[in-house]
Amino acid sequence: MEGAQDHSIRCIVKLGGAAITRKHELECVDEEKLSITCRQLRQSMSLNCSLPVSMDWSRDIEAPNPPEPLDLQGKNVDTERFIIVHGAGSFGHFQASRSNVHKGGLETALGKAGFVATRISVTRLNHIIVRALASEGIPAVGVSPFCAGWSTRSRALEQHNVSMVKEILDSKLIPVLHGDAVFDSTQGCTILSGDVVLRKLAQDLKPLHAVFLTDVPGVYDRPPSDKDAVLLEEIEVHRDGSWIITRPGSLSLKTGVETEAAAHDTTGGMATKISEAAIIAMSGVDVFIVEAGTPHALEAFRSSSRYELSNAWIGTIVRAVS
Ligand SMILES: Nc1ncnc2c1ncn2[C@@H]1O[C@H](COP(=O)(O)OP(=O)(O)OP(=O)(O)O)[C@@H](O)[C@H]1O
Ligand SMILES: C=C(C)CCOP(=O)(O)O
Repeated sequence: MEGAQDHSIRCIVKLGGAAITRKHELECVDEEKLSITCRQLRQSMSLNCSLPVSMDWSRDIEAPNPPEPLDLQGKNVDTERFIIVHGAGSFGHFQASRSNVHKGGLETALGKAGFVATRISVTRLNHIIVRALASEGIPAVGVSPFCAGWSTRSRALEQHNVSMVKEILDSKLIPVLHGDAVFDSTQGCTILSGDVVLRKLAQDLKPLHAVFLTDVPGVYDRPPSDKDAVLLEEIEVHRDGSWIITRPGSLSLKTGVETEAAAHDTTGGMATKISEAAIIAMSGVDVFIVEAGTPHALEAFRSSSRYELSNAWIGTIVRAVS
């Protein structure tokens, strides 16, 4: 039943496009960040301590002979229930912004081509991420929101398919969704951010916590390129959706932050992340925004509530008023 309290889901993680790709270089994966992140996810969700069993039996350009399926007798490949969502980074945003897919235009040749090119690019990244997770022994399966029937109305989420994600989890597999180009009932098409997909899943499935991985240590009071930017340690969200900074004390009670996004970012960058994180927190789920590939990311995966984080943890906590 959708909307039910289901604490058997440990965590929903967003692999930010800025974290796992080089966002300013067309279709370029940050291999090192992706590999560390997949290893940290395996360490956090694995229910057994033995070495990982690769589930990627595909042929590779570097290793042309596909690996032999291993003898899996007696091996445990079960994991805790995690959901993974990823952003597009340098896969998808370039194509979408060149043709304004986020603003519609599916009836024009450029709009149609942009929609197709965006989906080719972002589903390519999904394939790369699913393979990287599978080679760590995580039973990952790709789920494209467009194909699963997710759509918007005036760019706000209208249709979703949370039940399909539940079914995948019930089969002890790990769903890997992503931001996508989708149909929009008023403007034809748009870009649905992975941040919004994560928010909807968190609202309906109520994981113990949610983690946004990105390429900076957390949310700052202004773009981190400004040398005076201060990292926000904790944001408190009120019942009406308004929020205030509670830590550090020097910024306490301040209610806004300055953000900026790359010119080709079609989904609003850090500003979207903060507002979606606030909605998740309002539904009672703690949100941690943290830098990918760091020990703080691993700690965030493993800590089901903010009380489990150590004093040395670096990142931003977004939580409901207590
Ligand atoms: N106030 C701010 N605090 C933190 N980061 C900020 C702020 N303003 C701008 N940024 C920028 O936001 C970027 C991260 O947001 P972005 O939406 O690109 O992340 P992502 O979710 O990892 O990527 P994607 O949307 O492709 O999935 C950082 O690179 C940072 O420079
Ligand atoms: C550009 C596309 C296809 C998806 C954007 O998702 P996001 O990077 O999570 O905002």
